[in-house]
Amino acid sequence: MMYPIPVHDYEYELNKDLNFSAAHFIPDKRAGKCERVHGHTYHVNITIVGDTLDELGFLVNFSALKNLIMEAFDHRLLNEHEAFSEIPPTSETLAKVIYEMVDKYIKEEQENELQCLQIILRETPTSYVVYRPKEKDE
Ligand SMILES: Nc1nc2c(c(=O)[nH]1)N=C([C@H](O)[C@H](O)COP(=O)(O)OP(=O)(O)OP(=O)(O)O)CN2
Ligand SMILES: [Zn+2]
Repeated sequence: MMYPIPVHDYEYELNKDLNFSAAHFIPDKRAGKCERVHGHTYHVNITIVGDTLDELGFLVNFSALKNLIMEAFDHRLLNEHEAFSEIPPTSETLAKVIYEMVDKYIKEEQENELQCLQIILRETPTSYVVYRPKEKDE
């Protein structure tokens, strides 16, 4: 599945697609039917870039990224996850939470300089969100 990718000049660009099944609800009458607990098969695309590979020849192991997200969200009620104790689990907030998890992982577990450029989060066949972090001032 091809997605819009931001322009960059890194030597390597890694994309990991994964999907997980989870339930959620948006605790607000204005959300209509989505105020009721319901489920989705969420499709995620993670884009990571870098100029140097690790000692295995990876930017980062695809399966490490998959395990990180599956462990946190697969077959769970998203509203119970600590990341959503103050905010509702919408496509937008979930995309940002996944970015923050990936960003933390690549900074703490990988020694090669990596950057997560974007997360795409598809909640239904007709709706998806792209989350791109703002450039951090060095
Ligand atoms: N901006 C957002 N709007 C909505 C979100 C969201 O996360 N961000 N979420 C929902 C519900 O979770 C709903 O289950 C998914 O919405 P939607 O794509 O509208 O669902 P449908 O499949 O019914 O949409 P169709 O237009 O019929 O394909 C609602 N809004
Ligand atoms: Zn929903």
